[in-house]
Amino acid sequence: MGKKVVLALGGNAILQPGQVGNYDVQKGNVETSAKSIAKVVNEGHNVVVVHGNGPQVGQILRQNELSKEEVPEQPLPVCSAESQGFIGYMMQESLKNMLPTKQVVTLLTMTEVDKNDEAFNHPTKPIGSFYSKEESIELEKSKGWVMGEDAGRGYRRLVPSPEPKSIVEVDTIKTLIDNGTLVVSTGGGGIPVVRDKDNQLSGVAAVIDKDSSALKLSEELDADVLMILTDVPNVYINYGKPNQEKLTMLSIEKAQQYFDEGHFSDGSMGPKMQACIEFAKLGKTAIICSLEDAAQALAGNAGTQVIGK
Ligand SMILES: Nc1ncnc2c1ncn2[C@@H]1O[C@H](COP(=O)(O)OP(=O)(O)O)[C@@H](O)[C@H]1O
Ligand SMILES: NC(=O)OP(=O)(O)O
Repeated sequence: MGKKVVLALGGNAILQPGQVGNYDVQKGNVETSAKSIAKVVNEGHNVVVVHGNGPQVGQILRQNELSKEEVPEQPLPVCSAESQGFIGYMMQESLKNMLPTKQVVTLLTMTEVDKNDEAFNHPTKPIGSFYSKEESIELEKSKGWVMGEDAGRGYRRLVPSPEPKSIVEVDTIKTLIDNGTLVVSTGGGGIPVVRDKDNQLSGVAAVIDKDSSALKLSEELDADVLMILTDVPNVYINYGKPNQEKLTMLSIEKAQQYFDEGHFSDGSMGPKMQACIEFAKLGKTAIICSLEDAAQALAGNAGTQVIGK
């Protein structure tokens, strides 16, 4: 029987560190990702694709800044919406070409956050290009950007990343997948919006972590599986050390123990494992695997699975 699967795609699926980001490169990466997604769909599963947008939203913001003498700059939530359209279009075109009989749509999605979320005072989410330490110090001085190191890969601009409270368009997503549509949604974690006392929504300057939003969406959709695709085939303990050990099946308790022991780095594997543990607490299965292994992992034959029952 087909499962309802929320499939979160890592940044590498669209743009890898070191790649500049011209359209052909990004489209090529998206085509590779779409092949794996199409395999899962062809196995009969109902799929919702969530993707990251860190590199793209940062570049859109920078484009705005560079051309502001001629064309007015747009705020960050608008840049997030643009990144959803940009990446969604690439996904939608690739997936439609591979699955011509399937309805494929990209849904512009807003994610509600709390305007009092502490994260607004402590930017942690890396976006845009990578810089050297010297460049990053200069950018902090000249532009007032908050900069930080990103998982040992260089320095990037940091923006606030509040926790997702709810996915505003979840009912529409439900209707679409119940009708067999392949949906690309909640891109870049969703456009962050806050609700005022009169129930009105408005965009805020932040970028939500897509793994956290994928978890929220999985909960709200009552998905069977949360699947996080990244650039490693498994999660490991003692990662990168001589005594590195591959993890295949984990109980919630074991996953939490390894988490508490610090085996999963902040800002990379940490939030992914956290999302998996939370999802497994619902009595379901969450998977982390490489892009290529998606279909196999769903059949229980690859990746790292956190089992909730
Ligand atoms: N314990 C671990 N097991 C596997 N990978 C880990 C671990 N800790 C950190 N990582 C790193 O996490 C990276 C994936 O996270 P990230 O780069 O944020 O992915 P994405 O951009 O795909 O969301 C891997 O490339 C790996 O370097
Ligand atoms: N929004 C988000 O989490 O993007 P990345 O996965 O590209 O960092």
